Amino acid sequence: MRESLRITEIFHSLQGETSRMGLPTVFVRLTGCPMRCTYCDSAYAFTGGKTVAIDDIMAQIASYGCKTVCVTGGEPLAQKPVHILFKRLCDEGYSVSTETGGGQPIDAVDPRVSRILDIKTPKSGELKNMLWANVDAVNERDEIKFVLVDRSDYEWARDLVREKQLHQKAPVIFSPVWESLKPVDLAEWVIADKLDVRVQVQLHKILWGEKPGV
Ligand SMILES: C[S@@+](CC[C@H](N)C(=O)[O-])C[C@H]1O[C@@H](n2cnc3c(N)ncnc32)[C@H](O)[C@@H]1O
Ligand SMILES: Nc1nc2[nH]cc(C(=O)O)c2c(=O)[nH]1
Ligand code: SF4
Ligand SMILES: [Mg+2]
Repeated sequence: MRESLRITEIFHSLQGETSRMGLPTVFVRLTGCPMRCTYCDSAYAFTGGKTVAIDDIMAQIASYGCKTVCVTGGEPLAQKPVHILFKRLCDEGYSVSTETGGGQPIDAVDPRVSRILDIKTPKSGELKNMLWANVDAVNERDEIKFVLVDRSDYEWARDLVREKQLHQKAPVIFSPVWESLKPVDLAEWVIADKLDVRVQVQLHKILWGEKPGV
């Protein structure tokens, strides 16, 4: 049987998040997610989508002539054949990252892939489904990301970074929930608290607004 994945969209844009921000990137958005974060900007990927053979996904990615790929969702690690896609992409010389919500084990991911691990906050509504073993599995190639709704989420994340010295394990990102937490407030809190984290605002939404396909 030909291996396939349920896919919501494949598109070519600029990476809008993480240390790869600004790099032309092909995005593969997998359908379905077991979580329901209060702020999710990709809820259109919860259902629907199309079943696409991994050979056809590879061909579509290749058509863009871009060697940087981000596998996201939905929750990419909720579909087992994603590991075949990771291997094929890495074997063919793509530079691959994946965005995960932290509720699925990350240790099965091909070690050549940069894993962007969200730690879900209290205000996300999904802290209960966080798999804490994932935090021990990260390395310097990965990034740990907190998406913050408000000041209380910020203080919770700040205290966790300090307590577990997360910035020693991997680069840490603090990102405001779009149109919820003001980026300038987050910036000033991080400076005042002398935190060793990167503040990032979603570049693609500044460029194109909030919509699918960018
Ligand atoms: C849509 S999720 C898909 C991958 C995976 N389910 C996850 O949560 O990491 C990709 C990234 O977008 C972030 N995100 C989702 N909605 C957002 C919003 N409204 N503002 C800022 N970041 C958001 C998530 O926290 C995650 O870091
Ligand atoms: N341009 C752009 N960059 C992104 N980085 C992570 C994204 C995601 O939805 O996971 C994303 C996205 O949806 N668009
Ligand atoms: S885990 Fe990711 S895709 Fe799922 S609801 Fe949360 S932000 Fe959205
Ligand atoms: Mg997005």
